[in-house]
Amino acid sequence: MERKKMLEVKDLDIRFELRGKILHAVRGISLDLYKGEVLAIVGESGSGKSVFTRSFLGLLEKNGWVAGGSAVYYGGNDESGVELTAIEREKDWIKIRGHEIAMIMQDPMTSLNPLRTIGSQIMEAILLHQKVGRMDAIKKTMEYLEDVGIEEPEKRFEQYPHEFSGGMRQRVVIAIAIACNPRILICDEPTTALDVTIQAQILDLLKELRRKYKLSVILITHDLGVVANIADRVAVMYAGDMVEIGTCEEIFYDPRHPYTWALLSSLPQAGQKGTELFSIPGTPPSLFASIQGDAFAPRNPRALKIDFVKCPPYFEVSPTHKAKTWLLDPRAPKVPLPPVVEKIRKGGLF
Ligand SMILES: Nc1ncnc2c1ncn2[C@@H]1O[C@H](COP(=O)(O)OP(=O)(O)OP(=O)(O)O)[C@@H](O)[C@H]1O
Repeated sequence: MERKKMLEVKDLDIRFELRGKILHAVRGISLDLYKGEVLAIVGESGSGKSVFTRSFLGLLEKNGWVAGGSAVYYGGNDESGVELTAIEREKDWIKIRGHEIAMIMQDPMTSLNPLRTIGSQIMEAILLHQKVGRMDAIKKTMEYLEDVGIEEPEKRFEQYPHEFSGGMRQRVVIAIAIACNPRILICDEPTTALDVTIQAQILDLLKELRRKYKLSVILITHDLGVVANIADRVAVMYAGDMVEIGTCEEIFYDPRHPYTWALLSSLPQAGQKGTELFSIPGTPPSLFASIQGDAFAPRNPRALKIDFVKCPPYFEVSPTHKAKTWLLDPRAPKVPLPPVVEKIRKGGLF
């Protein structure tokens, strides 16, 4: 069955002006999002994950702009799609933001009003985005609270954000996002501020809501470990570029880009007993300068000569899997897979 495309991004290029200099944050990324899937975007801090996705909501800061490419949203009533990069007026963004594409941030407090009860905040979203009256909105608020796993909704309705724990606040934020009735939910590091058991619960909740509301989810995280149980596909970003994309199985069991190997090797589960946790040596390149060759080459112990000279194209590994590395060129020397991949294949990591 043909999957419905919700978002089609082509060669997206995003820049910022900072003290008279240009920072090239997103360097020509193309990717599609399909109905009902969870697409994880992973990469170190600064790789451009947030900037890339915030551009779908018109939320780039004032010194940033889309310098090229396109992002077409196909989830709305208009079959021919909406070119998001062409939207200029705030009044047009309001039609998209929340209602078509909603976003959940890392810190729930930034999205909640501390002076209003959580019930009234969820209700406000319902009244704004759904054609229902007050009584129905109250009923629906209770349902959403139950949907996100908040017990005793009647009591919780009247409480303020400070009366909730961090995990419960994130559940409220998710309820508000769902109440806007979006087609796409972008979750930007939704569990980073939470402890590990709560993280797992929030991820389970997102999985459940994706099914119930037929949402397409973009999950942004710097932690590949988080995506193993929830993502259908994984895109790996490095220095403003997408270096590899594949199904979750392909990225974990058959990763091809040395940066993906490094990310996998730095998972806490990958550490051997008694050895230090592996951290990727070096730092990402400056995004102010133009990048020659493969941006990861200076940090890649297996880099080839050509990596420092010419940017690799994408090489297709399967119809769903491609990676931007010269190692996939038929002329490249065969390099052994890192031990972490062997370990994952033997079932020793998850
Ligand atoms: N308003 C801005 N002005 C200048 N540079 C910016 C601005 N916003 C983001 N950047 C830069 O764009 C690059 C990408 O940032 P982005 O926040 O998307 O990274 P990220 O991968 O989401 O990292 P993190 O996980 O830390 O949020 C970084 O180098 C960042 O410093």
